[in-house]
Amino acid sequence: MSLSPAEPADEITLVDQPGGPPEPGLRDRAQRAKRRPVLPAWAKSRKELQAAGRGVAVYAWHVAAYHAVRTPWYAIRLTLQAPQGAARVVGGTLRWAVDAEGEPFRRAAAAHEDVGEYLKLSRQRDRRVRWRSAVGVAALVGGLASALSLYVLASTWFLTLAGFTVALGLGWLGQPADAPIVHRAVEIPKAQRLTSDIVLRALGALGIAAISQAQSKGGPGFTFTAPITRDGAGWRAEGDLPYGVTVTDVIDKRDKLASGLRRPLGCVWPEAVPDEHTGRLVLWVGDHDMSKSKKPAWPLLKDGSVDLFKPAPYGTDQRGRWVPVTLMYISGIIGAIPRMGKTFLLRLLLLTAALDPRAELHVYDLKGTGDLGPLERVAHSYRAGDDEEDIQYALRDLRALRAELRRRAKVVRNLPRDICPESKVTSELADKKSLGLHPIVVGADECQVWFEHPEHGKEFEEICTDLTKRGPALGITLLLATQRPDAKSLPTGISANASNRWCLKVMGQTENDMVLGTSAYKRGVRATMFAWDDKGIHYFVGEGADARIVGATYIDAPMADSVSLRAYKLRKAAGTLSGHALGEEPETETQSFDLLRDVASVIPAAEPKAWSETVVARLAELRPDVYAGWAPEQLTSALKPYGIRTTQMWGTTEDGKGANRRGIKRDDVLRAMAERDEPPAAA
Ligand SMILES: Nc1ncnc2c1ncn2[C@@H]1O[C@H](COP(=O)(O)OP(=O)(O)OP(=O)(O)O)[C@@H](O)[C@H]1O
Repeated sequence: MSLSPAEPADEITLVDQPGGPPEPGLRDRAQRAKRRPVLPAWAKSRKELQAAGRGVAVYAWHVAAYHAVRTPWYAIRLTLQAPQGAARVVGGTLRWAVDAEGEPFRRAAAAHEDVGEYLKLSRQRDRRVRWRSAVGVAALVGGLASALSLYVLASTWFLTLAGFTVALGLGWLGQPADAPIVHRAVEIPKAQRLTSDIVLRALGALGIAAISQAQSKGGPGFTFTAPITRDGAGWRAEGDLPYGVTVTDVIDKRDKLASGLRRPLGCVWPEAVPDEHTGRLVLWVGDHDMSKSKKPAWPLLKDGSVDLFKPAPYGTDQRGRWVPVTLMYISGIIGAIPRMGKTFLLRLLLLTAALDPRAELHVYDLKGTGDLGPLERVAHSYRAGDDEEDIQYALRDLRALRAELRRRAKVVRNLPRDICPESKVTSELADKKSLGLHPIVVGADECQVWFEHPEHGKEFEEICTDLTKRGPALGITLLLATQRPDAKSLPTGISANASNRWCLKVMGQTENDMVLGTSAYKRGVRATMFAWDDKGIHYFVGEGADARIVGATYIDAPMADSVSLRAYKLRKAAGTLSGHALGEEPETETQSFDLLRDVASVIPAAEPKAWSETVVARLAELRPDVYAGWAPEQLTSALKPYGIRTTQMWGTTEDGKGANRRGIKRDDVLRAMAERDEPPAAA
């Protein structure tokens, strides 16, 4: 027999148990509890404390200097006002003595013919006048006597000082109410305090049905989960939106929210909370528009160097706190629509890299406007433009970098575990010149030019993908910037593997997710919300943190030039200028030939040494497409990085005459090859 739906089942599972399901114990709750920091972030940061202290000192100094300059003027004006002050003191005392303040009440009682009240007030006045007159006369006599004795007994300077003080005091009392003598030295703009009412009003005005419905029924439509607090130069409110409403719904209406809060758009920053449900909103409302507020000067602008393995500041968040970036162990992409500050940001990151004198920079300005020009003097490879010869130059350089990547992989693989426990380049390993593991930073602006190249696009893509994937562990950082972040201009092999992402304003979800990672848009990380004025403001994913809003430090061309000059001096002192900075071109066709092997092959074992001119002639015969036209000096400089030096050596010319000329020893070449392929153990 089948059971009809109306009939109860034999056993019913009670979903909602009486008394509710067991709650997590105290230990569970304590473990999962979100602890608010004991000390606020600014109090824990030495830099922020110093900045705050400096701010207070500058303020105090300004106020003191402002008033000090005006002190003589204050003194003159106060002295001139002293008679008015004296008249006010005498008048006030007399009015007090005759109980002038009771006069209107006595008049009113007389006007209403209220005899009882009038008599009561008159008696009170007589009493007051009696004791006040006595006090007044006593004070007058006492004052005169003291003044007389001071006049006789006190020294002249004391009398002068006392007279001056009394005059100033009377002048102070004599100031007209509408024209005070001492003005404020600073005007402090007052931002409106953020209150729960203002937040609820703004959320209610967004036109989100669930919030409006809740508010029309008398509810708040938003549950605050923490008090509204001061956070940096602004206010922070946190709470839960109604069921079904997500933070992204609010972010989409950021302009309406700003209208509801009656604040400029650049002050209003709604954000999702990582690891929380999608309805948990953090609303940060700044005192000033982020794009217009005065930013602190870049700490590396005037002095200091960088260790690329450690974080270096590059921008500030909405609260005005420095946000650092560590340029090692990463590969990064920068995306934005044109004119939002992408090139400036790339230049800033490359300048940071330049301040580590060990770093070898490969700089490509494929837009060709010279924005990265300040880096030319420190770059190992540099090119501005997208002509065929620029493309060939970059291709040769990238091929060499891929060969370098392989060499490094071998070096790292062969290092003892105690020296290289994590199989990656560290700052200490980068210091050991013999290993050649110094940081390499490659930056390309408008990288789509490479990847869309009809002939070499695929090869660029392959090499850059390889550098993106394997470079970070081997001390090679690739930074690519593009104004068209789509699959063609930023191949997915690269965009998917980049660990750091900087996304300035973009127009749509596809570009947003291309730069910030799949489903970033859905999670509420939307660089589409940035306004046209938000230059340099971007979402930053990196440094082990979720997406953060950061305003990149503004470094214009002259500032960039002075920083690069400093970097140049650091490099010169460290002896690390190389390649383009020394006027050298990258080796040609490193992929298809091996210079050391070629040299070794043209100096046979039976011949322990050979003149350079003989070697270049033989090389030109071996590979005319590569070595044709090489002069002996070119060979000398090409062999120099391998530690091979030419020396004077005796030999015979073609016509059999003996001569002394510069040449190369075969053993030196073989030793360099051995060192390159099997590096010595770290010192
Ligand atoms: N951090 C910043 N703060 C303030 N303004 C900035 C910042 N960065 C850039 N700008 C301003 O934005 C303008 C455009 O910057 P930039 O040339 O870097 O844009 P872009 O995105 O590279 O443009 P394009 O795609 O045309 O090359 C600059 O001229 C500068 O005035």
